[in-house]
Amino acid sequence: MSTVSVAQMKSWCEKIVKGREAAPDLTLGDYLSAVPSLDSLSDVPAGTVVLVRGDVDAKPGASVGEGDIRLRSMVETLKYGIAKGWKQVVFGHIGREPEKSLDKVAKRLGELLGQEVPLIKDWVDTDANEIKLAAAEAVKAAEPGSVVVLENTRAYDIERVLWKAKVEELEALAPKLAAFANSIAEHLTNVYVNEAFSAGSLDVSSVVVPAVMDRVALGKYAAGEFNGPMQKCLKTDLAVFSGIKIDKLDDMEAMIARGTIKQIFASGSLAMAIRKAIGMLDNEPVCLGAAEDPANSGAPWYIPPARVEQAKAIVADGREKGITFTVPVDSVIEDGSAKDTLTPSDQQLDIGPKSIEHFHNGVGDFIEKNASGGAVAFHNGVFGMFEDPKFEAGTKAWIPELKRMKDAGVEVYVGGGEGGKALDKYGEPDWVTHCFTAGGTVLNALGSEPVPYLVALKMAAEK
Ligand SMILES: Nc1ncnc2c1ncn2[C@@H]1O[C@H](COP(=O)(O)OP(=O)(O)OP(=O)(O)O)[C@@H](O)[C@H]1O
Ligand SMILES: O=C(O)[C@H](O)COP(=O)(O)O
Repeated sequence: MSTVSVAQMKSWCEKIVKGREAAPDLTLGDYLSAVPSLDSLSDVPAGTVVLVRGDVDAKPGASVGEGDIRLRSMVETLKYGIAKGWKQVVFGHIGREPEKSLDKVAKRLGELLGQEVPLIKDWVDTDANEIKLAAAEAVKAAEPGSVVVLENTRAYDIERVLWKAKVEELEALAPKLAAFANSIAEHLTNVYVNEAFSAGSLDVSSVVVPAVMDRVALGKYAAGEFNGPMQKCLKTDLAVFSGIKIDKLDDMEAMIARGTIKQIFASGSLAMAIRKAIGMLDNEPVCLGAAEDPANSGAPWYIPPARVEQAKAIVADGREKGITFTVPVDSVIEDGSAKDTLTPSDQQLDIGPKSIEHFHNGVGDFIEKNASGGAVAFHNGVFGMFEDPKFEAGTKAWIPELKRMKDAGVEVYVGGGEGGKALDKYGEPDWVTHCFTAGGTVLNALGSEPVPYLVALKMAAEK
């Protein structure tokens, strides 16, 4: 059995926390070729306990097929393990709140696998940060070919300690993390599979536990997504960035640097930075309203001056490369009215009718120039606060544009998360070529930072 020392754990976590700084030159392909496939575990004998970091952040509805797409994504891998006679222990998070339970997830997994999937509720001793022996005994007692689920990893503080950790804090965290990982290796197993495509946060179950595993592998679904549709998106011609998270500009920059993008559509709140930048470059000043008032610097929709500067550099560089930028030309504000020009107190919550038409024309232009050549379009995010009917019009009008592109011969890919929810709400699955089950992971894979769990799996494989 492997164990990890406190010093080794500290150094491991440093590499995880520093993310891309640690290996700025590596591409997604470098990670994928370093991470073993599930088939590499074919010699693992029946009866072995195998830990599966699962994509269990799901809301199963009344019947199979409802709200369980992420659970269905795990079935091939779990059936492989069942056929091998492994005792598979699925663990992972649901939502962000510690109180959430995986009880419905375990039940639905049971329905999908055609066998009972028990949930082990209480499995971490939070004083020692170790596996509870009763939980480990329950796993050991399970029959070969069984699947059990451990309760929500985020029920325990240890799962979340790296989320916001600074490198200076790792010295203090390393002993706890080493104790936790070593107790998993000692009492559960040292064989680990990651089949949690969407789990892109610095969760300990995704990025720390592999430090103490002797054998690791990427699950069949996750590997298929990275090696299939993601490869198409790496060569996208049109990238649509929308939503509220302004750090998506970093991903836009990285995607442009890859050299295939011809057109960028930016919408939603984050497009305000690009809109302002274009105004500055073209000497047509644009007011962003409340989004540029430093009094709102704590709001998720605040656009800091540094992001406008970044947007200016992106647009200037993009124009030199011949990339066209399509951005909103009007906004819907708090009272539901549309305005071409914001006043300093207005908050943008959706794009207006003129912008809807502008994006419609932009799609027409893209189709005319590209569709015959089998072009690729990638869409991320939403165009406004679409959960509120007052601010849904932009997103609702956009989703059919995805269908229009696909019908014209464009391959259309949608990053999951909110963009996927909007496709669900306003469209049909076959309106696009492929919709990912993850938002953040897809942007990481395509954008500026590596996927944290791929970093961890690569390090584990190379130990
Ligand atoms: N003006 C706005 N424009 C866009 N989204 C907004 C706006 N105001 C609030 N939001 C909210 O922000 C969320 C979308 O943000 P964003 O797309 O960045 O999230 P996300 O979870 O990262 O999605 P994805 O996973 O698709 O990237 C939605 O809940 C949306 O309602
Ligand atoms: O819903 C998701 O995108 C995944 O479960 C990741 O969730 P997180 O952003 O809370 O880590």
